[in-house]
Amino acid sequence: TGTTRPQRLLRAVQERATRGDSESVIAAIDHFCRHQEWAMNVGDEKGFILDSVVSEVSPQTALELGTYCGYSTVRIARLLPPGGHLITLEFNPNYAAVARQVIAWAGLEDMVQVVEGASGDWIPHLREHFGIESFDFVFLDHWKELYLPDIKLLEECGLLRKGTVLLADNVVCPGTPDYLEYVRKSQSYESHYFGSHLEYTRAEDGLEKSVYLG
Ligand SMILES: O=C(NCCNC(=O)c1cc(-c2ccc(F)cc2)cc(O)c1O)c1cc(O)ncn1
Ligand SMILES: [Mg+2]
Repeated sequence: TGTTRPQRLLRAVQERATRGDSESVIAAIDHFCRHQEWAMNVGDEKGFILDSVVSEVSPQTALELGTYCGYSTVRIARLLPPGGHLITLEFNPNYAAVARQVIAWAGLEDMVQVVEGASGDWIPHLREHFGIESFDFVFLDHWKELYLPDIKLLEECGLLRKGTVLLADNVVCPGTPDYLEYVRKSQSYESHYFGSHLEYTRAEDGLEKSVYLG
């Protein structure tokens, strides 16, 4: 019994961050992961790259695959333009429960919808369920072997449009070789690799930004 790591991360947020202050929530999680317990958030170094891509796209509609504790959810949502909305899919109900509370502590619950379930089950229903025409931005951070099948599903469901920006975490560590090969070889994508490091470590990792060309 006892607490789980996501629950201890949430407690660190509630003890260290100021309600409604998303920057303090991000800082509290980074502090917890650097000084207490490592956790698989995108982290501050790759998070800075995520911020720059989100700011550049300024998405009205954004999708995140893999919420975990909501760290990247908060990083994305705090940068959305007025009217912007983020849907985040999480398979693990315990992660989703913690993420909802982290997102609420940051005061961003009005811009974010946490959806529980398997990404492959939900993607075909996003249009009818949420009235989404297509996504301006997609952040991939869930199970690494699902990146490729899920973007193929997004294509098939017509949820990508000319110019949709995909940003994928962990393309080096743990690695997503089949996804990387696909987006780098496909005529339908223009891809660029941003080298960085695995969150809170010196191990190599990076983000792949891929623009869908239709
Ligand atoms: O594991 C589930 N999701 C996280 C996906 N994300 C990752 O696996 C991930 C892993 C790592 C990582 C890197 C090095 C290492 F030594 C250990 C882990 C880093 C990251 O930045 C990630 O994003 C999961 C479980 C479950 O029960 N249900 C639904 N999802
Ligand atoms: Mg990750």
